[in-house]
Amino acid sequence: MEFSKEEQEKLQGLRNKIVTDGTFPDFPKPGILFRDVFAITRDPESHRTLNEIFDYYSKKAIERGIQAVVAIDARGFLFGPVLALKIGVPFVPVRKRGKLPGNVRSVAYSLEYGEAVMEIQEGSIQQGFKVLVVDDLLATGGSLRAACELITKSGGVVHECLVVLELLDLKGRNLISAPVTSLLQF
Ligand SMILES: O=P(O)(O)OC[C@H]1O[C@H](OP(=O)(O)OP(=O)(O)O)[C@H](O)[C@@H]1O
Ligand SMILES: Nc1ncnc2[nH]cnc12
Repeated sequence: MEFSKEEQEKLQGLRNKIVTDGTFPDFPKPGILFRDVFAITRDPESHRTLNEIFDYYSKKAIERGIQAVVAIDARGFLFGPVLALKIGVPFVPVRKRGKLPGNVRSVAYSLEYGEAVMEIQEGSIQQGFKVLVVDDLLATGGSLRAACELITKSGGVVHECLVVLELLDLKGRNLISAPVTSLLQF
C-alpha cells in the first residue's frame, strides 16, 4: 500500500523508536535479533502516531470492502481490535492451542524461534467474508501463513495482511499469497 510523504515521515520516526528502544540481540534465543513493538506502545506520542497510520489504513480498508479483521495471539491483539473498530467490522481471534472455548480448527506451524499450534473457533468467520489479517511482526511467515490457512479453511477469503514490523531478510512474505503491507521494515 502507498503512503503519502507525511505518513512516510511518521513511519520513519516509529522505525527510529524500534531501533533505539526496541532492539534486543539474542532474545529469546542466541542468534535472534528481537524487535519489540512495545517500544512504540510504551511511548504515548509514538503510540498516537501509529494510531494515525491505522486511521489512514482503515479508511482505505473500508473502501476495499474488508468485512472482518483477524489477529494473531498475542501481540497481534494489540492492533487487530483497534483496526476492527475503525473499519466497523467483527474482530476474530486466532489463538495458541487450548485458549479458545467451543469447537476449534487447529494448525501446527513453525516460527523464527520455535513451533506451536494455533486455533480458530468454528463459525467465527462468515462464509465468503473478505478478511484483513493483522499481526505485530512478520519474520519467517510461519505464523501468518498458519492464520491465513485457518481463515481459508473456515470459509473466509484472506484479502490482505497488515504487520507493523517486517524482517525483510527472512522473506516471510513469500509464504503468503495475499498482499502484505508492512509499516516498518528491517
Ligand atoms: O513470522 P514468524 O517467524 O512466524 O514470527 C512472527 C510471529 O512471532 C511472534 O509471535 P510469538 O509466537 O512469539 O507470540 P506472542 O505474540 O505471544 O509473543 C510475532 O508476534 C508473530 O506472531
Ligand atoms: N526477531 C523477532 N522479534 C520479535 N518477534 C519475533 N517473532 C519472530 N521473530 C521475531
